[in-house]
Amino acid sequence: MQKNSDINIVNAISPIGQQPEPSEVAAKPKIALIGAGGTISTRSTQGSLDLVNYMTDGVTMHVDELVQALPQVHAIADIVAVKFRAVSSTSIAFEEWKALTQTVDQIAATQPDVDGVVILHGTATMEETAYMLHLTCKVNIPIVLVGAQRPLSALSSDAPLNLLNAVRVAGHAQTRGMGVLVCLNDEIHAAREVTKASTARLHAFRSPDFGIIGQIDAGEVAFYRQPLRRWGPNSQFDIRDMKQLPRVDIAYAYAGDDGAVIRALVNTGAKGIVIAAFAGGRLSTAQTSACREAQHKGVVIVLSTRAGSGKAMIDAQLQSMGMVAADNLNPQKARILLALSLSQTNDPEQLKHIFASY
Ligand SMILES: NC(=O)CC[C@H](N)C(=O)O
Repeated sequence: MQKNSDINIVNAISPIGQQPEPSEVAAKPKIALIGAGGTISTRSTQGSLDLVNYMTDGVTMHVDELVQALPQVHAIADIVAVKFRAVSSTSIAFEEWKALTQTVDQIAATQPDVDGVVILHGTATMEETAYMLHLTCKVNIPIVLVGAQRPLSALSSDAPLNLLNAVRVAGHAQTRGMGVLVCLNDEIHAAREVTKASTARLHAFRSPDFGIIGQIDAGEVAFYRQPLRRWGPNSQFDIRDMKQLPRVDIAYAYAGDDGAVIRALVNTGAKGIVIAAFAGGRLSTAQTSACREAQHKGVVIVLSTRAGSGKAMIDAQLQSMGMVAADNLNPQKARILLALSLSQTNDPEQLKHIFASY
């Protein structure tokens, strides 16, 4: 896909069709839509049965085009379309996270009447972007990430209703105070817990252990619980002026693991390694030795698990080595929290406190 590096706030798009009554206008929230690419922003050139090739051969739609294709959204909100970078989320990294944070800041500063922000994003790394923004965005307005499993050009695309629902959630009064949210398939997930757990099902996004925090049925948004851990305005992390994050990699444990991946990552220059350890937070003897070598070279080791849910528990031996548990963060989210933390400290006690707080 083409990369468009312009960050450009486009004028509010006028509603198509009949103008609503003034009283309706006053009641409608104003929502900024930031187009960051992914399936939701891509159209196939191979017809309605293409569910795979569109990411390489397809046409990127900017957010204003998408809104033109979804006039129903104007009954729900006044839309401000914001051009960002249309990329596959497999290419999203620190540079995009920083630019997204700055873009959200810019919207909040220049358009104080904007009630919420929706970010259109690929699903592959949506959970990582959501958690990064959750930990670092300082604005008080809701931020909702939305994607799709099937492009707008496909049969039974989930793109239109997902987008409509995300706008509903971003404009809903109760959404303030929930942190960054992810909204697909009529469900609302908290950024800290959500993960993509299926390749192609519409019900791909899940929040293991705790479940969704809300849902949208027949256009009605309903919340049932609220995240408690530290985030956003109350967080110690801020990437707006950072040049880069300390390098943190992930080592996935497997039967017969001889520690080679951990050693290779140390040689690559990792400052921290998150291990997707065996369930419960366990390592092979050879991995433990490789971790000890890594720690002698100053590399911080955080244990998450490959189990898909539950807390990583660290036994006394690994604790005495100064390893830090990722709590119940999955490896890719633990990587984000560790990278942010390492920009401030590599003290195991402080890191333990951070992993217990965020
Ligand atoms: N459904 C999707 O958005 C996944 C495909 C896409 N490559 C992405 O993550 O950006």
